Amino acid sequence: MLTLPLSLTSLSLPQIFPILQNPKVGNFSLETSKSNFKYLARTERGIEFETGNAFFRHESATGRDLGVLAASLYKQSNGTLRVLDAMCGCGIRSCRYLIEAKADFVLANDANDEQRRVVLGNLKKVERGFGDERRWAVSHFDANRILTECYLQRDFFDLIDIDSFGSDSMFLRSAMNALRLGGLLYLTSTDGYSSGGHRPFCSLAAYGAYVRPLPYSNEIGLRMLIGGAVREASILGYHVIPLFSYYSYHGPVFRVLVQVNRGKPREIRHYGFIAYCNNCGITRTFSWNELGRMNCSCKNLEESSPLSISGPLWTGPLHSTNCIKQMWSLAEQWGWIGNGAGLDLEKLLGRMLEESDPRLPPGYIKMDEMSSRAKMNSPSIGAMMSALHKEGYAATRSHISTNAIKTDCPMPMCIRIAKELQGALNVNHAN
Ligand SMILES: C[S@@+](CC[C@H](N)C(=O)[O-])C[C@H]1O[C@@H](n2cnc3c(N)ncnc32)[C@H](O)[C@@H]1O
Repeated sequence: MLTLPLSLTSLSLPQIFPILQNPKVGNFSLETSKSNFKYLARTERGIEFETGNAFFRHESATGRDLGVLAASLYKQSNGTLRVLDAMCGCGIRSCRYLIEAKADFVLANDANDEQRRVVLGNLKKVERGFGDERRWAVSHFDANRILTECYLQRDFFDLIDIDSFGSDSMFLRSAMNALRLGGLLYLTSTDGYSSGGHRPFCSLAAYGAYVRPLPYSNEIGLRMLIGGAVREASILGYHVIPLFSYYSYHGPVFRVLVQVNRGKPREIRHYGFIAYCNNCGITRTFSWNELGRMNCSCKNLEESSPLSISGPLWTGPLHSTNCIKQMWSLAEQWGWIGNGAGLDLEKLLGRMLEESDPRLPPGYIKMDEMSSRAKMNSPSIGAMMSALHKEGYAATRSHISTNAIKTDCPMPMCIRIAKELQGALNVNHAN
């Protein structure tokens, strides 16, 4: 067997790549708390995890639960779960994969070895809780290096977690190579600049997408991330299916979980261009072959080139309905939601479920954009959604923007409906 050049770790190869058949883990949930910027996680059994100098946003805790739920579902349906936490920080997520998702093995890696004591300390507590020493290993390599070494050793993982600062596109290829086919790639980016559209050459360099400013730029950030994975997978002869996508204002953080499968995508209908007409506010998607004919049919064009075109990026559903439903029922089973518990998570999963409606096109309509175009006060979101439903349109709230509606109703129609609502309101007041 080849030996890794372990310059930064004292672990030998068998310690790094153990395979455990029957790990014994308890069944308990993790609750988190934060005090004085020191983040502690405490299990029901009283195991407390240290965060060292890592900074955890309490507000992002809900989003962090998503990966654990999906990992556990993978384990339940595949019977195995080997995780490579490529940028583990203080290792708390590795611990959660072991404890909550019942991973068979987690390799916790981080290029920075200054946190080694904290990572080891945290993982040792998991070990102490379950009396099993060989379910994890810690290493300190550059993520691309450890991923490439794993691939060269044919040591594949079921879930690879890339939780980088900024863009994670440079790790996509090595991660896909080290992933078991059908495995899960959990990608996190904090690159809010590229999705904002003000640096199109950054998004081009990172994700191969030329992104322009759009009213729903945070959703574009998720679509850019998935699109980058689609492109990279395609190069390697694979295709990806997005299972969930999550944006959090705190960071900002863009997270997507994709499943990577063998075979090039059979169709490219969900990889293309998004065009937003600044004149009428209509969003359309275009495929490669329609690119030359892109235009907006809106009347009274005031600007010479009103279309903002971004892409190529993912234009399909942001979540798999089936996956979100399963995550929901698992969260319920674990007592994370339901009976007044985990309201934030429940609300998030509920919104994601609604957003997974395949009728919904990319983007969302912000209520303030609509009211400023209509030159009127905005109706309430609830009233607007009921009116859209009555007219047969799909309409849901967006988990990304609180004051926005995702709908297949074009902006001019939304304005007409909002004006009718306003008219009805005025008549009622007059009476
Ligand atoms: C956002 S933090 C990870 C947080 C962690 N996943 C958690 O949930 O606690 C990003 C981490 O990536 C590490 N890192 C940055 N560049 C890296 C690289 N090229 N290879 C491996 N680790 C890297 C940093 O040291 C940092 O700990």
